[in-house]
Amino acid sequence: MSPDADSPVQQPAPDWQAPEDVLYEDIRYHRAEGIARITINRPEVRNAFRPETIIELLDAFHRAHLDPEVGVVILTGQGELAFCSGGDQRVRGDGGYRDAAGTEHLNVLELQRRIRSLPKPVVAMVAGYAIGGGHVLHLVCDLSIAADNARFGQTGPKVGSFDAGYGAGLMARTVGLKKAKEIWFLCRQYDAQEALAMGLVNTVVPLAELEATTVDWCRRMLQLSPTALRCLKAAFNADADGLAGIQELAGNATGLFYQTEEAQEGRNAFLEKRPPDFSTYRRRP
Ligand SMILES: CC(C)(COP(=O)(O)OP(=O)(O)OC[C@H]1O[C@@H](n2cnc3c(N)ncnc32)[C@H](O)[C@@H]1OP(=O)(O)O)[C@@H](O)C(=O)NCCC(=O)NCCSC(=O)c1cc(O)c2ccccc2c1O
Repeated sequence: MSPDADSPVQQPAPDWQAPEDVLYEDIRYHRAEGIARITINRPEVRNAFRPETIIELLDAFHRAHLDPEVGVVILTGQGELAFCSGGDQRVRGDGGYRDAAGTEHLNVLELQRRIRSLPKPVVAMVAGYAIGGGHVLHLVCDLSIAADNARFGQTGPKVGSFDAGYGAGLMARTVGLKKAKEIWFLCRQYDAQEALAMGLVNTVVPLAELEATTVDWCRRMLQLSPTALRCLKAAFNADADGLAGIQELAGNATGLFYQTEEAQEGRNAFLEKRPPDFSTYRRRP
């Protein structure tokens, strides 16, 4: 496919398939053409998440991470009314969100880290509300594509909550410190055009074109070097993620080094019980 040949709506829609061995209750998992599409499927509560939703999302992202056929991941919400409305307040206990066994979690924080450390681009496809913890979820995705009906905002201080991790720090890096403070201190909602103007989303499209545009962006990324995208993602995250970010970037360097004869000489020498011979490998300027 030539990237600029056709507008996205003219391209055929992907033939989404749900793998038969994947059984989730709160989410849906589909694959097509190297794209994994993960959908929060709780439209009756505007796709609010409970601990079990997050456990399924963690599993789905891990699945997409390990699948060599998958190069890009889409995160979205079921229906046109919401991407995600954050933590399900009905199961909020006194120390976190209660699962069926009564254990209280803030496990969305683990999901945020998983999305950032996934070595493939993750695209948030946002229709309707991205609010509270759901707003932070789109924020931690690499790209956000918004439908023209999308609405964004934080509600924490209104409902007795706050996300002082990525929710505050990454927000400030994304939209600037003053705007980030406004978002949290006023708990306003912003429409898609306002979100675009402050750099919170990459583009805004008519709702009817949301999926076609998102798939088009994914197809374009799938044509590019996966290693380059992987290293760039780690590089963009490295400073904000401290040593964990440097670890991610450094892991990519180690992975690439392992693919060289020089590294393999070290392994082979050990297995062959002889001293390694690195003399043929140049010290490059
Ligand atoms: C999202 C809305 C703006 C949508 O408004 P709208 O008018 O379209 O729809 P309704 O309000 O009538 O909602 C329909 C239906 O859904 C229920 N619902 C919506 N959101 C939630 C929710 N988050 N939890 C439970 N239920 C929800 C709603 O009650 C209606 O049900 P009915 O039975 O009455 O029909 C609006 O709904 C809204 O503002 N929702 C709440 C948004 C919110 O405050 N979210 C929580 C923020 S806190 C958070 O998400 C959070 C989670 C974490 O895990 C954290 C972890 C660590 C740190 C911080 C965290 C954190 O802040």
